[in-house]
Amino acid sequence: TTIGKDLTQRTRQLEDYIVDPRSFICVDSLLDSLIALTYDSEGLKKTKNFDTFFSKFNGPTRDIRERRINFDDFEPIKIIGRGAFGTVDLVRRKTSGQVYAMKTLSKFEMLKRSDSAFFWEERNIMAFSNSDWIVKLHYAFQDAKNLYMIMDYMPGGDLITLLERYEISESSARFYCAEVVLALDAIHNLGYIHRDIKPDNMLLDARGHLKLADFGTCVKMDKDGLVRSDTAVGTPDYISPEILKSQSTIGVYGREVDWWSVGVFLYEMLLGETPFYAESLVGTYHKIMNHRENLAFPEEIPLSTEARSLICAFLTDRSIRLGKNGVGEVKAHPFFTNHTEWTWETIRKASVPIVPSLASDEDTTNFNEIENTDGSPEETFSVSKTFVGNQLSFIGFSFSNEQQPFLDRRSMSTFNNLNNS
Ligand SMILES: CN(C)[C@H]1CCc2nc(NC(=O)c3cccc([C@H]4CCCN4C(=O)Nc4cccc(C#N)c4)c3)sc2C1
Repeated sequence: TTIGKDLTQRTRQLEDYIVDPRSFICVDSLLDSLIALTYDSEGLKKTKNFDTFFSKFNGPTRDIRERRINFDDFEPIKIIGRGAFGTVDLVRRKTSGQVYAMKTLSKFEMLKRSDSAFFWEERNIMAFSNSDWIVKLHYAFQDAKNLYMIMDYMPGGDLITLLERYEISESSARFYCAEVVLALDAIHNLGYIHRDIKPDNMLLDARGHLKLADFGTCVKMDKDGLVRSDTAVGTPDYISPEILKSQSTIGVYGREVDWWSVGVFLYEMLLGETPFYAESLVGTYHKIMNHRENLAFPEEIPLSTEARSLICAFLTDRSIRLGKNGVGEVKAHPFFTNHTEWTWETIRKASVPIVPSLASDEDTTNFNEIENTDGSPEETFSVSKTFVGNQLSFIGFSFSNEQQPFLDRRSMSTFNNLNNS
């Protein structure tokens, strides 16, 4: 507590919070708050309190918006992906010429479906993981309508597109599966379960090495490594039986749900389709719930005993699923140990199965074409008569890893104090 602490120390503690990018009262969060208030009070000019606030702060917050990194700093080049609440576009930063992937999430869609909390894990994992296996977040910013994430562009494209275009040999499958195992271990070591591991979320950089992207379904494990959740997440084909069950009851599960999805991914790479594919959603659910009877291997496709053994070790009941006792037992499986091309420590420097062919830094040929929406007019917030606080859920989202200016000035001041002391 601050009892008895003198004001200088209390001010120093406050400064520490304000310059820490992980703190909810960091500079970016405080600036978000003022801007959110001006957005939310814009429609309330009839009410004196809001009118006074708006007329006082609209100018200053416009100055803030213009000086922070924002949408106009980037030139859109091409849409490269689409998700439930928005798109990902290849963009180029005007000042540096550097290309990035920019994800746009619609605030209106999120508020309409009261689904405006999932993006925090994605933002924090990509901003702070500092891992080669995870797509890096360079900036996050927002305006009245959208959230924006400026991330690494991955010109090698996603593995779904790669699987559509190439036959995958067992040694190539071993390489990609191994890189997924290491990427997943990085996520688990950060304390998260991914819950939607699938080739759509596996992207290749310019050298052909893998990174995970799209962390909207990630959830923090509790102290005993478990998650209690009733929301069924994930894509049917890759979803584990225990998550399916959690739809009806409050499910309790651990990181082993992700190892199940790795089994589905490995099966798909080697056998050309997912193991529990069915025409209908409910058909797939049924096959997954009865996976003991439904897991089959087409006779005509050659498959090594090690590959088959690893797939069966993942696509089994969670109580005996490989990976339950940690990533070590996955790495030690014969499918990974009987070869010489790479070691677990050197794989990210090893040669890759497919080197992406890139004509320029804005080459998007390794992504499938995305049809533009029919230009359906974007729905927007109705101007409300009362303060509904639409913007409150998004305060603290903005992030810039160039927080330095504030830090430097502060540490410089400390430095000067030291000098004068
Ligand atoms: C139901 N609730 C609880 C939530 C569960 C989780 C969740 N995730 C969402 N997510 C989205 O709405 C969304 C928007 C754009 C792209 C993408 C992905 C899917 C297609 C590609 N993509 C993606 O993130 N690509 C990406 C990412 C990073 C770098 C590069 C590159 N190069 C590309 C997802 S909406 C939503 C609802």
